Amino acid sequence: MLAVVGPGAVGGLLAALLHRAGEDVVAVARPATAQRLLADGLHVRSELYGEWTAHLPVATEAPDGAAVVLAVKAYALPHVLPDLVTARPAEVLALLNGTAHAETLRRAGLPVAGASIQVESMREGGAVVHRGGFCNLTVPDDAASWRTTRALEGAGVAVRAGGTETEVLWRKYAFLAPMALLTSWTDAPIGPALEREPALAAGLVAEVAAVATAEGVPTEPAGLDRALRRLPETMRSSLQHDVHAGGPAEIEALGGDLLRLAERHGIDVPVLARLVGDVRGRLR
Ligand SMILES: NC(=O)C1=CN([C@@H]2O[C@H](COP(=O)(O)OP(=O)(O)OC[C@H]3O[C@@H](n4cnc5c(N)ncnc54)[C@H](OP(=O)(O)O)[C@@H]3O)[C@@H](O)[C@H]2O)C=CC1
Ligand SMILES: CC(C)(CO)C(=O)C(=O)O
Repeated sequence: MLAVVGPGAVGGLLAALLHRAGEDVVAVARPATAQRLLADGLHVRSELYGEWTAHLPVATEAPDGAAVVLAVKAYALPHVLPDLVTARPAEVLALLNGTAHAETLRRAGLPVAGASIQVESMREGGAVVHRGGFCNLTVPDDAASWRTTRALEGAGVAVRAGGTETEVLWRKYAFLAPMALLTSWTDAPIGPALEREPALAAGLVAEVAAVATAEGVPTEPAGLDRALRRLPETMRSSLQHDVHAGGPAEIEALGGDLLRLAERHGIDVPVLARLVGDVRGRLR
């Protein structure tokens, strides 16, 4: 059986797609969300997949031996970890942004693959709203034939294998961290943020590229800069959304962890330290 732990913006979309594709899937949610999903179903509005309500099985604990798609926010990981360990899952395909979670899950004895998902999904008024017309999943090569991977592909997600887990996670992280930190710090979409703070943006991509490279994924600042400038100008990040709302937010996964890695590698990161410090301050 498949289980989607954390049926929020990303997990909810994937759980509904898996259910619509005829998979034996359960949404594993906290009690209030579980009750709501049982009563109303999981309503999805997607530019890519259409609009429907999935009346899928719901539980508050992962079933024993399930193949798990994990889609909680990074700050929720300590809360769901004990239950996940108890469930002895066959596999855990982790879709969280960041890099540190994969090691945390592995240290807990879980058979994990850290994957990255490119999607723009939000929970709005009880529904999952998926914008942008894309839903791309990159998994490590050794998870390409996993049950979860194949089921998601069969359900309509664009899946590709992208090398080692470190490469898969860092390729997204090196680009997402500057994007998320700049938009959150300026509280502006990426276009205006880059225009307003060119020096900060340049410093930030240089620092993040240096940390990514030290972690074994050679990364050029110019490549990160180009990737940021190719984004739609109006694009915002989920970190920005959560910081704007006063938290909780994934600032440790998207900034704090980078600071810790920079320190470990002896890399000077004044811009990163300033942005992370300011954003942490707003969340206190
Ligand atoms: N949204 C997006 O477009 C993208 C998000 N991501 C990443 O995917 C991951 C999931 O993000 P997203 O789907 O947006 O997050 P959401 O907040 O929308 O969903 C998280 C889900 O985890 C559940 N959860 C379980 N336990 C806890 C707990 N103890 N505390 C808080 N939540 C808990 C939430 O429960 P409840 O329903 O009770 O709140 C919710 O169902 C993040 O790492 C994010 O960075 C990656 C790409 C794009
Ligand atoms: C930038 C985006 C929407 C890309 O998938 C994302 O992952 C996030 O904001 O957390």
